[in-house]
Amino acid sequence: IPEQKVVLITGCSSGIGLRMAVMLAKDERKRYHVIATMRDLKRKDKLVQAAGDAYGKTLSLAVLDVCSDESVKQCIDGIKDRHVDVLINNAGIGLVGPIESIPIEEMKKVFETNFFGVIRMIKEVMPGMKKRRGGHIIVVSSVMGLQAVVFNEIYSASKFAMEGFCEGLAVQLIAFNVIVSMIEPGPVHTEFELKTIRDVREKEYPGADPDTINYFKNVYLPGAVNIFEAFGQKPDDIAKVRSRADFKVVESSSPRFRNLTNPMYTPIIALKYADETGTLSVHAFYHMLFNMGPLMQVCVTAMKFLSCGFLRRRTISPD
Ligand SMILES: NC(=O)C1=CN([C@@H]2O[C@H](COP(=O)(O)OP(=O)(O)OC[C@H]3O[C@@H](n4cnc5c(N)ncnc54)[C@H](OP(=O)(O)O)[C@@H]3O)[C@@H](O)[C@H]2O)C=CC1
Ligand SMILES: CC1=C(/C=C/C(C)=C/C=C/C(C)=C/C=O)C(C)(C)CCC1
Repeated sequence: IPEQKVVLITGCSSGIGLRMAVMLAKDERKRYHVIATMRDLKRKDKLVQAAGDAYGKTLSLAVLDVCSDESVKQCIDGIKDRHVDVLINNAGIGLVGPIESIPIEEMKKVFETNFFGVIRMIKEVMPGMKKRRGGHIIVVSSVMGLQAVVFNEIYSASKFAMEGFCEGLAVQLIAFNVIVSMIEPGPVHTEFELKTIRDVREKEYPGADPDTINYFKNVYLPGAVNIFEAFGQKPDDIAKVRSRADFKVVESSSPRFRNLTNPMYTPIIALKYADETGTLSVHAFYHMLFNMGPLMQVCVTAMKFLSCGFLRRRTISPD
């Protein structure tokens, strides 16, 4: 369909990328042709199943590893006229733990994926957009790209780097009618949560001292689990996040540059800009971690209790 927009999304084997691909491919007005990419097509089944009838019609699959120049080039070369209207940079990996026990190579992999991976995509797709005087580049960043979280220093730094890069690019591209916008999720229940919270609990942390390991495992991790339980969103909430004038980020012709998905983070970001020295944020985070962790546990338990009571009441008296 000629007026259909070509949308290319990275990292569609699970989580946010998968839900974005499905949502756009199932658009009622069939406004999008989605090229859902992943580095290993053996992991396509969940997406294909969720896409249902749209698969093979408004959704096609392609292999793409954002860490490989060759793979990125091959994928874009395979697209008719190399024409991409909307590029959604979603692929990303997390990394948590004491830095003493993380090899530099592992840290570089995070930058290679979250930072250079996005730049690799943009370098390949942007020239066409500039030439056509139109396009939209979306980056799934994170609230950790705006405010770092303890023990997530490397991941946060990779997202900060992306934020800085995009601030510059957004200005440059206005003259070419190309939009740059960022999506800034807080915690989201995806495989990311399993990899960065559930799977790290039993890991060993060689090279880190016992106090740091205790601080990571017994103060940070329980706090992070609570934050996910209390404020975690679903990948669909991120795919559907609204920007200006009630349009979704992807469908808006003038989206906001930054789009937070979780209002719980608005005060945390505001705090950062309220005190340009940064001291307030550093101390507030320290206080939240050590003093509010136990309080948060009480709140989460209370919330669970209340919601169970509510559900029970609804089941007994459906009106
Ligand atoms: N979940 C959360 O709490 C939050 C996530 N985010 C961001 O959202 C984005 C999506 O993450 P989410 O859906 O949560 O996590 P998932 O782990 O569920 O999905 C990440 C996706 O990225 C893919 N990926 C990883 N490395 C590469 C690569 N080199 N080339 C291509 N694809 C790759 C994974 O593919 P494979 O299956 O092959 O590993 C997977 O499809 C990330 O950028 C993340 O930083 C931001 C804020 C919060
Ligand atoms: C807010 C907050 C915490 C944790 C936040 C977390 C865990 C956020 C996760 C965000 C994610 C996963 C973003 C992905 O990109 C602490 C340090 C426990 C206590 C202090 C307040």
